Amino acid sequence: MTNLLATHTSTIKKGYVEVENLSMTFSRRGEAIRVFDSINFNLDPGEFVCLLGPSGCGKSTVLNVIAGFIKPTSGYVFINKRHVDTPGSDRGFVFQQYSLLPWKTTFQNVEFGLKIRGIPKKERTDLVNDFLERVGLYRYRNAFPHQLSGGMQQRASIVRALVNSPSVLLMDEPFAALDAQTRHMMQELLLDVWQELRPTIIFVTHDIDEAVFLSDRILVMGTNPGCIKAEVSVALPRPRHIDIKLTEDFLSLNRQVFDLIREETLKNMINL
Ligand SMILES: Nc1ncnc2c1ncn2[C@@H]1O[C@H](COP(=O)(O)OP(=O)(O)OP(=O)(O)O)[C@@H](O)[C@H]1O
Repeated sequence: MTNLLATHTSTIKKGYVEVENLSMTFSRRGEAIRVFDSINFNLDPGEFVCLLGPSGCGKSTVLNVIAGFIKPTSGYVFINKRHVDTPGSDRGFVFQQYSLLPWKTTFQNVEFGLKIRGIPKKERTDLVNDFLERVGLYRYRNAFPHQLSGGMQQRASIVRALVNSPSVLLMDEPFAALDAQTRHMMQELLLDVWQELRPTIIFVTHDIDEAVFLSDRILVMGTNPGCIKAEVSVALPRPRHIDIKLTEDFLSLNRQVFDLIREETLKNMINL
């Protein structure tokens, strides 16, 4: 790690996340739809937690509430003991859709938040270049998003969020649109960067294999209404390399989570 990134790392205040009694009801064509009810969980500073569950159980909605994009029907979110009810620079967000600004270069996209916060030009240039180098995008700093592959665009989206030193990084199926090979590479890259900077991460995914590979803990969600059905600790050693996916411990955790999800998915299909 370069000195600049090391200094930057030491300034990141890792987020302690508390989610208390969160419930959400949407109105659809005059009918009240209870999406989830009484969701409670905490994340320790620097922890990597995956939110996993069948389609429609409310994973993205929970993440959007933590981001402050929407307000829950009831319940609270606290980050480092501060109540969250609007978006804030203490949280970074990475979406499934590549959300880079198409008219800005890679460099300009990553620089954007720093510029808005009034970070001096020299400081932000050095920082952005360091981050781009770290994820192999320095050569592409002057390219526009349409000139980058999906994996490159997601790398740029991740560093764009991290460069602003968020306490919590919220990731909503960020690798779902990538091919399997690129997805594996991105998972390893994310773990490398997380290991260096250690922001708290909440990562939404459908993919059991991805959740077991990445996280310290998996919160398995149930449906109708959404709830936290089970919590699975992932005590696999770190740093993790893709080969860990072939170990007995990995496969047994995978199976445990698979059984939990299968039950919920079947329940969900019957209720459709
Ligand atoms: N703004 C909204 N208005 C009405 N209903 C909504 C709104 N946002 C989400 N929903 C509904 O809430 C439910 C949960 O949606 P959400 O996207 O959070 O689920 P999810 O678990 O992330 O699903 P997926 O894995 O398919 O992305 C869905 O039935 C969805 O249609």
